[in-house]
Amino acid sequence: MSQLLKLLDIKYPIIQAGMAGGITTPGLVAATAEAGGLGTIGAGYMDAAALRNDIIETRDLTDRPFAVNLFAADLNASSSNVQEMQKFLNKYRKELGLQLGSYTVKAYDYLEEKVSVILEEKISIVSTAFGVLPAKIIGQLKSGKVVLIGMATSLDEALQLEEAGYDVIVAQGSEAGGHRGTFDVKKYPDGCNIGLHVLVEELLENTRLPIIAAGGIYSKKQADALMAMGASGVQIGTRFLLAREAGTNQAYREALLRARGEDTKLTKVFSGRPARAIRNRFIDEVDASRLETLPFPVQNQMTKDIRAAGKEKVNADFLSLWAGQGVGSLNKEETAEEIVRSFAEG
Ligand SMILES: Cc1cc2nc3c(=O)[nH]c(=O)nc-3n(C[C@H](O)[C@H](O)[C@H](O)COP(=O)(O)O)c2cc1C
Repeated sequence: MSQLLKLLDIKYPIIQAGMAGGITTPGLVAATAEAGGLGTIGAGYMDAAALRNDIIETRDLTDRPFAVNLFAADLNASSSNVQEMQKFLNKYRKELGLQLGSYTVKAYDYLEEKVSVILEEKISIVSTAFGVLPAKIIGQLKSGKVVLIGMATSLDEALQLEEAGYDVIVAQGSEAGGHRGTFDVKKYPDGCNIGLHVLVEELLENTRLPIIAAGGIYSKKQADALMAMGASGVQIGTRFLLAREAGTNQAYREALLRARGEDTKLTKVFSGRPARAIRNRFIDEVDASRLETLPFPVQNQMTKDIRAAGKEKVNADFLSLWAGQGVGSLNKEETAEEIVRSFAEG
């Protein structure tokens, strides 16, 4: 554990997960860092200018180090077979008063530009999801003395990260909220779904790097148990969604407070990649239609206007309510400092 604290220059081994999509505001990242944890900017969907802006705003609020989270995946997938899904989604567009079929192909992949920003702004920690960064980029980040944290959902993925030169591994258990970090979703269409304790034990036995446990962790009791097993730290996503500083919208907050642990399920209906979310009308109806979802990020782009309308109309029926299995134990909004302190001090 102390090796991890030294490597990341933090007081407590509590990592606020990088959560793409407007959740990780500069206020959240800075408050987590100020409280002694590691705040993370979820930059997966950002372009370079947006990332630079968030880094500058976060630095205005804290002198402590913080991380930037990137997607190490091919984000340029396209699909020619969109008509059937488009027709199905149009019935929601009609209901929500949206323009029909407004889907356009857009690449999110600004990886090289974002890495330039990270190096220029002297960010000291980068975490990644969905794969291993290209060797050239790993070389650039290493030359800039950046600590690399990679997320794994299996031993094979952890070994790939270790071999590529990553410094720390996040073991993402099947309990985790949001997308499965699984690298090869063609081979594992529902993602690798190994329970957190089994995965942590397997990685501790077979890799040399510090392991951070992630997935369904809500209390100090759980964090302490994982650290007693040998984990060096914990990464928390869902509990930070109810942090007052987070960008979580109102309908999402209400759904998190209402949900029980058994209400989450793995779904591809929002983005085309398996992710754990609170069940809602959209998930149930797309599932019932038996339509094949399109590959990430095509499905993600196709549902974007519908999710945005859900947010605007404060209607959780149409939102991707990413959440981990322990969501049922959340019953209040807190500050990021209170969250970090509850893990550090009980
Ligand atoms: C809303 C949400 C968005 C997420 N986005 C990302 C992301 O952009 N990058 C990433 O590495 N992990 C992301 N995750 C997964 C987290 O890294 C972590 O594995 C997960 O939150 C841990 O489980 P918990 O939510 O039960 O605490 C996200 C999780 C949530 C809940």
